[in-house]
Amino acid sequence: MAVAFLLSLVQTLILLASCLYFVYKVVVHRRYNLPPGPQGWPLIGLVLQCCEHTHLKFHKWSQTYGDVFSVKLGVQLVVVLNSYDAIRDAFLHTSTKVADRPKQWIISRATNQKGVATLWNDWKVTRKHMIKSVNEYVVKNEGMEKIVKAECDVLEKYITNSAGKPISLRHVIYNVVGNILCTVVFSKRYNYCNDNFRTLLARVSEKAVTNTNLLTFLPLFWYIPSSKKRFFLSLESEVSSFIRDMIIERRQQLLDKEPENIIDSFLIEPDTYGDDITNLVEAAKSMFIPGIHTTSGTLLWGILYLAMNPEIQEKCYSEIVGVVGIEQHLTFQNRGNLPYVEATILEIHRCANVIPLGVPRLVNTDTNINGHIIPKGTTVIANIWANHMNEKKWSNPYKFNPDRFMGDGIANKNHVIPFSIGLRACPGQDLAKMDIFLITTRLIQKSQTFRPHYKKLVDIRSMYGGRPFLTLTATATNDIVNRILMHLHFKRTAMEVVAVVPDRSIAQCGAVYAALCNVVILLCRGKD
Ligand code: HEM
Repeated sequence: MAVAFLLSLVQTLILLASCLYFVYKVVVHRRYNLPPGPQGWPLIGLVLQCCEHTHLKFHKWSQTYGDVFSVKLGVQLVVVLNSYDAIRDAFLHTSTKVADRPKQWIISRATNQKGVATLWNDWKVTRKHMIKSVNEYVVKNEGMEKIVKAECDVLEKYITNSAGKPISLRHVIYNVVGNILCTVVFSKRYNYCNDNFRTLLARVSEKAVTNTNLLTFLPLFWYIPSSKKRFFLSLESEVSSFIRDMIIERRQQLLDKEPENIIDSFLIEPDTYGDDITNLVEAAKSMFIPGIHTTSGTLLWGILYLAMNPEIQEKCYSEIVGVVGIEQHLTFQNRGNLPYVEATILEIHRCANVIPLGVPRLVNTDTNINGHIIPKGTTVIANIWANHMNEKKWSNPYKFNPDRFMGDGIANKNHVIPFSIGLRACPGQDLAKMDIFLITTRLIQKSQTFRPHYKKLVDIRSMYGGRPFLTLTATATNDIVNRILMHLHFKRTAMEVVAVVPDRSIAQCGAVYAALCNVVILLCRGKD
C-alpha cells in the first residue's frame, strides 16, 4: 500500500516537473529567442551525457545545432560557443555583460567565496592587483626571465645527473613550473626530490583533469558522499594550508626586508585585503592552482609533439642556434627573431588545448549574442577545443603543422585563444607565455638530436592498476604510435612522459619514454 502510494507520488512529481519544464521552455524560448539545442530531461537536462569528454559532445551537438547552441545541464541553462566568431561576439563585443562567473557549489566550497575566479567577492580588485603585481615584480623588471633561466639551469643539471635512470618528465615539469610560480609568489623553491611538494603538485594537476560536471550542475550530488568530493575538499584545504604557512612566513620576513614577490606586494597594501588572511590565501591560490596544470600540460604536450616531429624540432633548433648559439640563454625579446619557433609554440597551444572548455562565464544582464537574446543568469561556455579544431578555419586541423602560421598564416594567430579573450581572459598569460617560450626553447637548444626511433619502440603498458594493459613489440610502426597519440589528443586525458638519459649531457640523450595517460610508450632518440 505504502509502496503503491510512493510510486504514484513519484509519478505525479515527474509529471508535474515535466509540465513545468515544458511551460518554462515555451515561455523562455518565446521571450528570449534562445539558440537551438538538444532536448534534455526535466531537472537533470543532459548533464549525464557530459560526464566525460564534454568538449567532444559539445562539438558533436554544434554540428547539428550550429556554432551557438543552448543546452540544459541540471536546471542550469547553458549556452555553448563553438567558433572563434561566436566567442569573440560574446566575450569581446559584449564583454562586460558576459563577465561574471556562475555560482557553483563546488567553487563556493573550494574558494571560501573569495579569490579571483569567483562571483562573490569583488573579484575585480583582486584581479587588478594580481595583474599589477605580476607586471611590476616579474615582467617589467625582467625578474621572471631570471627566475625561469635559473630553473632551466637546475633542470638541465638534474637531467644530466640522471644519466641512465628513467625520469618522470611529468613530475619534473610540474616541479619546474611549481618552483617558478612559488618563486614569483613567495620567493621559495623546492628540490625535485621533495616528496611533499611533488605529491601536492601531482594532486593539483589530477584535480584539474577531473570532470566535476555532476557536482557542479546537480547540487544534490554535493550532499552525497563520494570519493571525488572528498578528494576535492581535502586538496583545497591542503593547498590552503600550504599557502597559509608561506604567507605567515613571508609576513615575518617582510619586517626587515624589501618586498620582493607578489605576496609581499599584497602584504604591504593591507587596506586591500584587511586583516583576514583568508582573502590573501585565496588570492594566492588563484595563481597557484590554475597556473600549474595548464602551463605544465602545455609544456608536456609540446615535448611530445616535438618528439613526434623531429624535422620540426630540427628547424626550431637551427633557428635558435642561429640567434644565440648553443650555450647562451634566449631572452623573451628574442621571439621577434624566431618566426618558426613562434609558429611552433602557437601550434602547440592550438593542439594542446589544456583547458578545452575554458572557465564558465555568467551573463549578468539580458544580452544579445550572435543574434540570440540570452537571459540574465545563463552560463556561457567557450568551446576553445572546437575553435582550435574547426575544419572551416584550419586545414587538416588534427595535424601538428607550425607552417600554418608562417608567412601570411601569421594573421591567424589571433584565432588561437588558449587563454580565452575579453574582460576575464587569463590574468596569468604573460607569465605562462614566458615560461613556455623559455623552457621549450631551452629544451630544444640542449637536445638537438632528440629523435624518436620507432624501430626500438618496445613497450606500451598500463601505468595504473586495473586499466587495460597494452604491449607493443619492436615491430610497432610510426603509424600505430600516431594513432595512439591522436586518440589521446582527442580525449585530452592526463599525460605521463618519462625520459631516460643514457650518458653524458642532455644534448646526447638516447631515449625517451613517453607515457601518456595510462599508457607508456618507449621512444628512442639520438642519431641513427
Ligand atoms: C598555458 C597556461 C594557461 C592557460 C592555457 C590558461 C587558460 C585560462 C583560461 C582559458 C581561463 C578562463 C578565462 C575566461 O574566462 O575567459 C583562465 C583563467 C584564469 N587563469 Fe589561466 N591559464 C594558464 C596559466 C595561468 C597561470 C600561470 C596563472 C596564474 C599565475 C593563471 C591564472 C588564472 C586565473 C586566476 C584565472 C581566472 C581569472 C578570472 O576569473 O578573472 N592561469 N586561464
